[in-house]
Amino acid sequence: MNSAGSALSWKRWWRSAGFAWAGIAHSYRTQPNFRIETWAAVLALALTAWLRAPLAPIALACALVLALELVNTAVEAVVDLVSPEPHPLAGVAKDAAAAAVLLASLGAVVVGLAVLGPPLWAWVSRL
Ligand SMILES: Nc1ncnc2c1ncn2[C@@H]1O[C@H](COP(=O)(O)OP(=O)(O)OP(=O)(O)O)[C@@H](O)[C@H]1O
Repeated sequence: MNSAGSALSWKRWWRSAGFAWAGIAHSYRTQPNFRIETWAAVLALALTAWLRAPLAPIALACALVLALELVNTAVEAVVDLVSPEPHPLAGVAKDAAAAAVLLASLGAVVVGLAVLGPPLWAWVSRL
């Protein structure tokens, strides 16, 4: 690829990143659950660093929950747009998207307990 072409794809990448950031900022502003999950992730990552526990499973679990909450927000927005009146299929779409977040959150709690539980317990035992 020539330099003009690569400059253009960087510009496109930055533009897409800007749209993605707008999606994150909108969810953070409008979705209380997304705010709670964001701060829970910050806490889990800080605890992971402090305990020197493995970062990858915690980072992956946090990313999965936050990503699915963003998808849930997207599903809610599309459903409200195309089906402002109650419809059984609209309900199915919203319920399934919410269930995906719930399932990921339960998995993240299990991962958190399995990875952070033993070093946290060892630290508490030393007190
Ligand atoms: N257009 C609709 N048709 C049928 N059922 C709906 C519709 N909109 C919402 N529901 C039902 O109400 C539930 C709650 O919907 P709502 O849009 O309030 O989402 P929520 O989970 O409260 O999201 P949030 O609080 O993040 O906005 C849905 O899970 C679904 O069961």
